[in-house]
Amino acid sequence: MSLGGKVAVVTGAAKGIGKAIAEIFLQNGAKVVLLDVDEPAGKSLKYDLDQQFGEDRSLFMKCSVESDEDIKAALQSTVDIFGSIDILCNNAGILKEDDWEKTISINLGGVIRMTYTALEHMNKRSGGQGGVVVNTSSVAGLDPLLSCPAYSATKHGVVAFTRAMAAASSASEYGIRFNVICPVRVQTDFFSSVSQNFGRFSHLLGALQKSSERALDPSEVAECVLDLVMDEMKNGETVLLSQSGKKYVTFPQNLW
Ligand SMILES: NC(=O)C1=CN([C@@H]2O[C@H](COP(=O)(O)OP(=O)(O)OC[C@H]3O[C@@H](n4cnc5c(N)ncnc54)[C@H](O)[C@@H]3O)[C@@H](O)[C@H]2O)C=CC1
Ligand SMILES: CC/C=C\CC(=O)/C=C/C=C\C=C\C=C\[C@@H](O)[C@@H](O)C/C=C\CCC(=O)O
Repeated sequence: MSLGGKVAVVTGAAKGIGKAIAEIFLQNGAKVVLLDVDEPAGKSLKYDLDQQFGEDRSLFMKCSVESDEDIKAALQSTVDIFGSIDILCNNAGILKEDDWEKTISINLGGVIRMTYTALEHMNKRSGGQGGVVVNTSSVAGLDPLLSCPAYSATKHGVVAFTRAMAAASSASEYGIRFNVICPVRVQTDFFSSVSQNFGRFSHLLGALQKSSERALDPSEVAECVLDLVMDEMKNGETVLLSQSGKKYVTFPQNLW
């Protein structure tokens, strides 16, 4: 898929990995809709992107992935202004073990809410043009981290939801591909403050292995997302992204 003229929606786009995804899409010719709850950071990013790429290439809208109302309004505005939704990156996420219900609501509920509403615009069976969805899970979505059980559960959920949607889309001819990336630690504000967010498991802070390995740069995650968007053969893929590169994860088949 060439990105020229395509329209991408990115959640949690104001900073960190979402910002890097937005930038790489713009560099490759797409129009990008930046969605985030952090309005000052989102507006500031939009200003910077306007200087680099021009005002007509991006939009910022304040949108919480916890709110059906916000999501419906943001996606309708996207279609009204840019004409379509071709790419969706469900990237927004938090880690707050003390507020596990909010962690579930954003990390897993947000992915499901956004996807189902975006499908109303993208699904070929309801008049859309198809496209591709890439979700941000984590290595914790494949191998649970002992210091954050609720976060790990949400990220396992994102992997399962993506794989099931990929299969459902193929079987139902939605014309939409679904893939998921699972990065190890990435150098963002999220990771810098993560040690304060383990709640009742904060005593396990030092128990994780491989702490000496470098954190990834957000741009490395964005490059992986770009590959999954552009390669039309990729559907239902789960990609583990670590310091040694990317690895396509395989799962047991035919268990039921
Ligand atoms: N940084 C890391 O080490 C890793 C992060 N991840 C995942 O990558 C994703 C992005 O993380 P980072 O860029 O590191 O975090 P970040 O904290 O730098 O950026 C996350 C963005 O999401 C936004 N956000 C939070 N709640 C929201 C909501 N309800 N609706 C819309 N936007 C909301 C924030 O305002 C922020 O701009 C998350 O899903 C995270 O779980 C996965 C693996 C490693
Ligand atoms: C613990 C991170 C939780 C979630 C982020 C995520 O989705 C994936 C993280 C992947 C790897 C985590 C590695 C953890 C390494 C250990 O060093 C921890 O003890 C780090 C804890 C806080 C780090 C603060 C910092 O490095 O600045």
